Amino acid sequence: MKSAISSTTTLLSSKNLSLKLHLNHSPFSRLPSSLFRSKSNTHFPSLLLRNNSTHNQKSQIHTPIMASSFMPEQARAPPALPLPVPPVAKFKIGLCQLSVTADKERNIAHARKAIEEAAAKGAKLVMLPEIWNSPYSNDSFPVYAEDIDAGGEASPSTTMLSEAARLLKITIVGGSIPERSGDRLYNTCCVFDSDGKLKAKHRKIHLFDIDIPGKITFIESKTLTAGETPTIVDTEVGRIGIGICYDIRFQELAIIYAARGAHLICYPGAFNMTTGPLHWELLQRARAADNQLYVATCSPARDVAAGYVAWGHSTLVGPFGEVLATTEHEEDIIIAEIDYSLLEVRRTNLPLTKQRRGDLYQLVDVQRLKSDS
Ligand SMILES: NC(=O)CC(=O)C(=O)O
Repeated sequence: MKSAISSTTTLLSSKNLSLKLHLNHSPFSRLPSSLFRSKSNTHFPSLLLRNNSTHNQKSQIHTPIMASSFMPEQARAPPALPLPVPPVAKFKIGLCQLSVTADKERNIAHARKAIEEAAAKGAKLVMLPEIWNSPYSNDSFPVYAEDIDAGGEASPSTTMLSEAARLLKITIVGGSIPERSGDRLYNTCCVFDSDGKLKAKHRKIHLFDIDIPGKITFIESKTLTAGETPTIVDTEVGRIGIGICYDIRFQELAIIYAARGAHLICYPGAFNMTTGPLHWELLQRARAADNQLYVATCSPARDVAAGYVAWGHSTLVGPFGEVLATTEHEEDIIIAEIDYSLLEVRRTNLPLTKQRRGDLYQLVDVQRLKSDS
């Protein structure tokens, strides 16, 4: 609003340290000043400016740091790990938005072709959609489920992924397939290294049980069991956190991945025609912007004749929350560049990690806390 008049007052300055306060003469300035007081009862005690000998006095651009009473490192318990140096600075990711049919053999052959095409276009990391070898339905999950741990003929879908990764020398985030383990079924994503080895297996942690009357009702827990652990994996293209579809709605999972040093979070997902238009892009951009990392999603292509109609719109989002590449709802292969140097740039531009209020809130990574103790 134009009525707010802004002025800058130098409260303290010396050669190496200065403190500037922007005063807003707006209706808010009439709020009781006690609201802005810290425990020590002095005004704005935390707006210390970094002692910066290269500071350009004219530019009036300062890098604020928080006083230790804000305890930013304690906002994550255990404290966040530093971002690891990624094994590659830049690479291409391929997102294969596949059509899925009731013919499992066709789905596997079709996925293989798409992976080969993405690799031929230079992708070093290829990702598939959620439930790409089977229709997305509770009736289909038990029929199409594979015993991933047994491998070989018991799991033709993951056998293909392993072979493709090895022959093409790429990393594959293998979307998800229904997995059978004993008498349980899971919605499971496998990650393969360029030597074809299974690096990680993520079982969807948050099951998609929703009921929006007249629009969509889906109860995954009728057939599936929820996974028990977050999954983060070091690959040849960086540290990747994995979530499957509904997992993207739980920001705590993304925060945990960021605190464990993820460069990228991959979410194979199949949003639908009710939630997709409103939430799909919003959630991806929120996870990326809040955590200052890359987010990639991969959906099945839309089939309006299917029992569950997928939204499509596979997307890559950068660490500023910007959509870098996306598509519509038809079959497509997105090839887009990931540049990890932007992680540092964005985290320097917006130093959120140093500005958290560990004195006011804390997110506990229960698994890490247990393993540390
Ligand atoms: N299919 C899902 O798991 C999630 C989804 O469609 C939604 O959250 O909406």
